[in-house]
Amino acid sequence: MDIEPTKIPQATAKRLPLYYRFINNLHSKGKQRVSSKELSEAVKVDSATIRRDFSYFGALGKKGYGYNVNYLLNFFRETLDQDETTNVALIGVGNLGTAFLHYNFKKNNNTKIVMAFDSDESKVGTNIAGIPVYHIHDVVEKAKEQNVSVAIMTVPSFAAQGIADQLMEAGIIGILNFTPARISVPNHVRVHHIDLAVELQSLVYFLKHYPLDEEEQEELE
Ligand SMILES: NC(=O)c1ccc[n+]([C@@H]2O[C@H](COP(=O)([O-])OP(=O)(O)OC[C@H]3O[C@@H](n4cnc5c(N)ncnc54)[C@H](O)[C@@H]3O)[C@@H](O)[C@H]2O)c1
Repeated sequence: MDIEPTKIPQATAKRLPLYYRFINNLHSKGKQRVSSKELSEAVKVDSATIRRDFSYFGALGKKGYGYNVNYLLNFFRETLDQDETTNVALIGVGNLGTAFLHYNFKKNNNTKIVMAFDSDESKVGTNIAGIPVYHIHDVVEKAKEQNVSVAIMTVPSFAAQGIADQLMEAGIIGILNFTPARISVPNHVRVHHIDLAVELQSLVYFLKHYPLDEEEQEELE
């Protein structure tokens, strides 16, 4: 494919896994083509945005035909490097962390939680949904051993920075941070912060100040 992934705007790139998951499902059902309306309904992104995003992928939908599923799938696989599994470690096997261990990410793409860590001795040495729980003291050694490059942080916020420092030592380059703490990391490390309270507040704000007009609603429905 002749399109460099780096040429895709970040906002579009963020939607790639969403598209990929849906297109992959269509492909496994034997579907050959998909319309932007169908996509829009499934991934909850308006169809104008989808058309613009897909033009970056070199996929031009044809009227009355839609998009070619095979083309898109190949593009997404290549761009997302889906043939290569990314090993992920989960830090903090509490309420949220345990739920993630039970959720099988592998169903959707090639990221896999291969190990978990906690400081609570009663959790260390257990196995949750087939994933071993180690002591946080061993994070550097274990993560290096299995080539883990990404970590999900579901620890109390007071522990976040200390753990981030250990993760750097372990060679982690991506952190999905569910704690409310802002963490400092070197420039080469990417942190994505997921704050459910902020997301919820933002939804309520948008509902209040930017009610969807009927046309938009129709596109989203
Ligand atoms: N539960 C939710 O719905 C929710 C939602 C959004 C964000 N969060 C955030 O996610 C984080 C986890 O929430 P939770 O409800 O799962 O908390 P929790 O108290 O149930 O779990 C935290 C886990 O981290 C472990 N831990 C503590 N210090 C550690 C350390 N230094 N090293 C390794 N493990 C350590 C604890 O033993 C525990 O198992 C919090 O920062 C919380 O604010 C939680």
